[in-house]
Amino acid sequence: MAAGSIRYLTQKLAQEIDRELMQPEVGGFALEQLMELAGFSVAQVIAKEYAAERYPRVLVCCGPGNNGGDGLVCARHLVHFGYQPSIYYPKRTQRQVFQNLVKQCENLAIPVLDANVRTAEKQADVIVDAVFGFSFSGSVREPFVDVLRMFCETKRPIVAVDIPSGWDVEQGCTQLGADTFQPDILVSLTAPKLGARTFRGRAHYLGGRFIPPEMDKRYDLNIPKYHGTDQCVRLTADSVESS
Ligand SMILES: NC(=O)C1=CN([C@@H]2O[C@H](COP(=O)(O)OP(=O)(O)OC[C@H]3O[C@@H](n4cnc5c(N)ncnc54)[C@H](O)[C@@H]3O)[C@@H](O)[C@H]2O)[C@H](O)CC1
Ligand SMILES: [K+]
Repeated sequence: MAAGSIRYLTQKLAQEIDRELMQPEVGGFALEQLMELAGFSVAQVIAKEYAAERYPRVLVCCGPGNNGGDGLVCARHLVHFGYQPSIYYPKRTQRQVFQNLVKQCENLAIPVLDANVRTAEKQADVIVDAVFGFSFSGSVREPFVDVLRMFCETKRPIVAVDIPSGWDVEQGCTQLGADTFQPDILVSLTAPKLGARTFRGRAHYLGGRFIPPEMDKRYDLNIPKYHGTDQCVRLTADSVESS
């Protein structure tokens, strides 16, 4: 790793840092707080990259874990930023935290769909991939096969949350051609995962502005400076390790 460049995380290390952040004696965060900041940062990236006047309709595809929770938070903030999001959430998590996030979205009249992702895609200007994050492994199981196929076929720009869904978290985009996709934008959270080295889209951002300096130092993360009140920072050639 070059001096000053951000660290790319293995799957295990990403999960370890996540756990530590929520340990009362280390990070002291609640999951809701981390998801709020993660989802808020993704919404902020969308606002920077796709003007609401030109790209008002955002389809947020949510998976069954915390990556999906980031998507639900993102959709809520997008309403306040002047967008018209809709949510595709085919496998709802029964935990109260997630039920609360859905309720908050319904209170803002955001449609929460669990069928017809193809129809929803046709009515969208931008798509958010919040299906799988750093805990994904193996080959994709139902009901997510069709949504991932849609990601491969759509002409709409995709914003991937943390890691493009279906990519190996460490190997990244290992296939060529029609069975995989490259998002237009990637928003890595905390720090990029090793698989993000194969990202070839337009812009790579970092979000999730919650790492205390002590953890940054102890894990040698080299998190770049966030500017002002921004919740996201664009990773440039200077801050990204060359692959
Ligand atoms: N510290 C941080 O950076 C934070 C990141 N956040 C986000 O949380 C996700 C990781 O969340 P986690 O719940 O651990 O896992 P996933 O969302 O990746 O998904 C787990 C979910 O998916 C199912 N699953 C796994 N593999 C498959 C498969 N092959 N087919 C179908 N289903 C699969 C699994 O059973 C689970 O249900 C991270 O990436 C960030 O986006 C937090 O929001 C805040 C802290
Ligand atoms: K994702």
